[in-house]
Amino acid sequence: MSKPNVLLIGTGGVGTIVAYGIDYAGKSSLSVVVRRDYPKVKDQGWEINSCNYGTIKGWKPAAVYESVSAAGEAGVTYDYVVISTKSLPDIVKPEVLAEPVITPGKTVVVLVQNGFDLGRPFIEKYPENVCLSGVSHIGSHNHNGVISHIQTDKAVISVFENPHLDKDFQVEKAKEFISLYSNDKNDVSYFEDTKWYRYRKLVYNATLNTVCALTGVDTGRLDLSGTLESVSIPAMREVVKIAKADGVELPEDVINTVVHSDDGDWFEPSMRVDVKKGNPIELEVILGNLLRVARELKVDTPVLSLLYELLKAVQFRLKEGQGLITVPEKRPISTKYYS
Ligand SMILES: NC(=O)C1=CN([C@@H]2O[C@H](COP(=O)(O)OP(=O)(O)OC[C@H]3O[C@@H](n4cnc5c(N)ncnc54)[C@H](OP(=O)(O)O)[C@@H]3O)[C@@H](O)[C@H]2O)C=CC1
Ligand SMILES: CC(C)(CO)C(=O)C(=O)O
Repeated sequence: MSKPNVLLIGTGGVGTIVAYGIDYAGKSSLSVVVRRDYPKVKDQGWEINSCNYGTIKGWKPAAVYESVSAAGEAGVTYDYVVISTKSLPDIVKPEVLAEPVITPGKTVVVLVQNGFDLGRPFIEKYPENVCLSGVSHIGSHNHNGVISHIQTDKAVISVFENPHLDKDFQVEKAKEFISLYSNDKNDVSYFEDTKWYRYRKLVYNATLNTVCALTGVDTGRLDLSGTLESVSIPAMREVVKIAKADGVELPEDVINTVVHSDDGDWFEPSMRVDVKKGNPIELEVILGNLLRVARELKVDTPVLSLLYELLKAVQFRLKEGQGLITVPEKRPISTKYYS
């Protein structure tokens, strides 16, 4: 029997380790889309320093494409498309990016990305396809084509429930994907309640990624400076409150567990790394979507809202730095009246 075709888009810190894990498991035929690092990877493969897999030099899967459209033109029907780019719908909508490689009614999409409510736009655009949620607890970054993987590859897979499809079929696809990705070095599991798990993850991402991105420190220094306690922890309480209003009860000790999850590491969350590299941040999927729900449910979020507004200015600067926004040479005069 032929192996299922898996295509992974977004070979950064997370995607490269996910791709390596899938290739190492050896149960699928793996292709990847590599953007900036394509010339290097095509010739020499990756250099990976991994807490799970050791030091690897020169690894690459059988098929490496320089764009999603090139992968779409390769004449392959993909059974699974794993998306592990940053989720930046304010720049490129992931569901549009993946269009050339999605076969309606066939391809299962797996979103290994942080954020909230990521499945909805995919199910709207691809109502006949299964869409899976992949929450990764890895710590892994790409520095000039070298992958530094320092926290074990633990991933939790669940279903972004598609009301047009049979639930059991969607769960079956989630379990099949887990079997393609699991190996003796990583920890990949199934979790039933997607919304619960995404809220649980936001307790970290909405409060530590954001504050580290704004302040320029890692989570250890955030703790030592006192800002963890004065800003991030009140923000965590707001996430717990929004979840509760949305019918999701997080465990009593969730804040304590999240705070201690990096104990012993001077850990830089991915949004902090993005700012350092001058890359746009996942502001809309991590805070924007969450605050939209808070507004709908009339939950007061003074800390998260302030973080969002401050990060909007950071995002503006990052987009301008990448040429995604241009401002006129002469500052326009505003006639708005403030009191
Ligand atoms: N890093 C971490 O430790 C963790 C990250 N996450 C989440 O995982 C997801 C991935 O994060 P991370 O690996 O850090 O991200 P990176 O920024 O390291 O990597 C993203 C990759 O996607 C590629 N990419 C972006 N757009 C395209 C495109 N149009 N076509 C092809 N490739 C593209 C980028 O290419 P290029 O190099 O050209 O920009 C880059 O290689 C995010 O949602 C993040 O929040 C979750 C847990 C931990
Ligand atoms: C906290 C972490 C590393 C996942 O465990 C993450 O989600 C991030 O850095 O964005």
